[in-house]
Amino acid sequence: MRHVLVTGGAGYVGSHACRALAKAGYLPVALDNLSTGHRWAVRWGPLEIGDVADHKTVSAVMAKYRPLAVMHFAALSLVGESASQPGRYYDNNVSGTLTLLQAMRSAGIERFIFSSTCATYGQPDSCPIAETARQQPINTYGRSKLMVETILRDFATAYGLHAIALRYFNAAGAAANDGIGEAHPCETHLIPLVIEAALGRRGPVQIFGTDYATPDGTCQRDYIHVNDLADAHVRALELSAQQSGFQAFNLGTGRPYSVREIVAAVEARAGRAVPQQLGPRRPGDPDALFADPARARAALGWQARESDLDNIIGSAWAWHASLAGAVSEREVRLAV
Ligand SMILES: NC(=O)c1ccc[n+]([C@@H]2O[C@H](COP(=O)([O-])OP(=O)(O)OC[C@H]3O[C@@H](n4cnc5c(N)ncnc54)[C@H](O)[C@@H]3O)[C@@H](O)[C@H]2O)c1
Ligand SMILES: O=c1ccn([C@@H]2O[C@H](COP(=O)(O)OP(=O)(O)O[C@H]3O[C@H](CO)[C@@H](O)[C@H](O)[C@H]3O)[C@@H](O)[C@H]2O)c(=O)[nH]1
Repeated sequence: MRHVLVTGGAGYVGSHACRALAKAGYLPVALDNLSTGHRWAVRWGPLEIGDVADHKTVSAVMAKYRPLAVMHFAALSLVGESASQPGRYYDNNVSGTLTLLQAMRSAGIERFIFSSTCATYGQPDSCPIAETARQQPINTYGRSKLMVETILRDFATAYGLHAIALRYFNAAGAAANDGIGEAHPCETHLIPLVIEAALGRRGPVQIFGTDYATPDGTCQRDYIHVNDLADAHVRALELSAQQSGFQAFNLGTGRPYSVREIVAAVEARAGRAVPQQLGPRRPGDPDALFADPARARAALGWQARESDLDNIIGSAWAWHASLAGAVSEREVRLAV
């Protein structure tokens, strides 16, 4: 059996990657400390509970399954929290990844696919953003991810690591029919917050800023369906078998939507108005961020197929509507 070790496999993007790996004939082995992930999200292979920063556990899991590659999703990823707890973020996201990479070297595993982010670009000079754009992150979370990219470049040069960094733009949507979707214990992302407001499970959604330099004054982002991200991971896994060195790819559609357009799309799906409040800007939010995905198309043969806005909102709506109530571990487990 072709095992792939999936760190963070009990989380949002990692669980969708496990689903895609299984469909492509691999056996995903999830390694997760369940800090923000869920047992119920691990449906396509075994779950090993442990921390990527624990060399002994990671080595034992690698010896047990002898995976042909590692997909590394495990991370802390709340931008605001990263500012107040930098030690925890660098420890988990940078030291933890270094431990994982050292364990891979000892086990003779050469292929590594990394969850990076467009937050490594910071405030871009212009959009769409190509991979060659200057990387100057403006928060601790983005810096932790860029540090890992730097480590990967050095490991590729010195040790022959086959490393691919996938820089996601805004992950969204769900595979609701297969019982998985976005279930962050502390939700900060726009689309789930708007949907939960529409379902009456939260108070009004806050619109962070209406004076941006965009057509309707609210921020524009590039929303990419999580199944499209998962598909890109399987393609990157296959490319990593053929090519050594470090490579990075943007994963986005290239088509931005504003906050107001997202709220309108949820209202259209819900058939009712979403309670909302206009508020001040959230610190650190650039006006617009969207990808130039040409390199991923050329090298991976990848393009977004499920990221039409109606499909993103429809699948996320189906997922949230299927939950019994607010997203807590217990309620979600009872509902799916
Ligand atoms: N969601 C997005 O929009 C987005 C955008 C860009 C990049 N990313 C990156 O994608 C990855 C997945 O994000 P997500 O939204 O699925 O987050 P998530 O919180 O749902 O998943 C992360 C998973 O990793 C686990 N984990 C964290 N630290 C761990 C550790 N030290 N050892 C073992 N397990 C650990 C958590 O329990 C969780 O299951 C992250 O690396 C994130 O930075 C996400
Ligand atoms: O209650 C809310 C939440 C968000 N927004 C706005 O909605 C947009 C999207 O915000 P959010 O869903 O929080 O995503 P981003 O801040 O764009 O960041 C996400 O996407 C990045 C990649 O783009 C990842 O690196 C981060 O982990 C992930 O949080 C931004 O303009 C926010 O200002 C609101 O107006 N109200």
